[in-house]
Amino acid sequence: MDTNTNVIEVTDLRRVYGGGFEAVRGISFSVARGEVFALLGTNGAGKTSTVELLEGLAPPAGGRVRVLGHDPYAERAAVRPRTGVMLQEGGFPSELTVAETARMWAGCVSGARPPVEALELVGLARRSDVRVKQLSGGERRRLDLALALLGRPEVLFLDEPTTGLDAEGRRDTWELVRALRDGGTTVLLTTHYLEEAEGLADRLAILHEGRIAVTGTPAEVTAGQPSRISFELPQGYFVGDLPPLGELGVLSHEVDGRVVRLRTRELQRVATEVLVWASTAGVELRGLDVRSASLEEAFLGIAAQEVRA
Ligand SMILES: Nc1ncnc2c1ncn2[C@@H]1O[C@H](COP(=O)(O)OP(=O)(O)OP(=O)(O)O)[C@@H](O)[C@H]1O
Repeated sequence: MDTNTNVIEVTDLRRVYGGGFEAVRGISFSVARGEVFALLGTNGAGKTSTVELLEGLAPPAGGRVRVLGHDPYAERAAVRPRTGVMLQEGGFPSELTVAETARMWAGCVSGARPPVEALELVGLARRSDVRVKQLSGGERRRLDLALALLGRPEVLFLDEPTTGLDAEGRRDTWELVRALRDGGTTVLLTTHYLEEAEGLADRLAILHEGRIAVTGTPAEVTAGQPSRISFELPQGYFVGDLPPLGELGVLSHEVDGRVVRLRTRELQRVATEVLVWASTAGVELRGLDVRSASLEEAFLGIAAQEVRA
């Protein structure tokens, strides 16, 4: 039975590799039906290790995973037909054409959608007669995705779905994921592209060294972060000539040659004061750059902990 609204439930999950290395160190999260959930993290943070446990490719060393109410490893037969998996490396026979690969795969899936429909969804139909070995890296990722969609999955696991895709291919994939989500598919994806998570995910978690460092909606995760303003000081001016930064609500500042960088939670006020100052002084602030708090800021803050450690 899966009357649960949570399609994925992960509780205190652990993964330990041979040799004793603990890659996933007690993480918990849930994903509701029809949600897109993104796992972010630095290289080696444990994203793939986690997704493989959700896909039932290995048993956890501790904790619990449930997908559609079942243990994906012990009850693989109940879970696998209802999920679609796009691995980081698909590894198809390279002599087959795109269409042959999709047909072969469809033969292994009960209730599969017509192969040509899956290829159309990912924009590969016009490349049907091309051999897999002749596809570009981005086209292979699209083929991976087409195969994951063949079984009309209720849950889709996408491990770095847009790595190797050009900007257009990435946008097409985002559109497709949104359309699938709107049709009720639950999507769990890993990505290195922060704008992908920001634009696509309903909720996300940033993993760091096997643990969840922060989780929430993109807005919640960025809310705690400061905004940034940077500009070049005009010739003959020094940072001490600016209005008193502390009184303006500047959290910290750094000066790099002539470039000044400010961090603040009061973006509008600080930007206004700096511009009024420049206008009054009759100077131009070259390279002026004003940025709202972003996921990038949150991510860099978490990654920096590693450097400090
Ligand atoms: N088969 C394995 N045996 C031992 N250690 C492994 C194995 N697979 C992964 N690891 C280690 O586990 C940690 C997490 O790896 P994982 O691939 O899950 O990270 P990731 O977040 O997906 O990284 P990336 O962003 O680089 O894909 C890394 O330190 C990695 O070296």
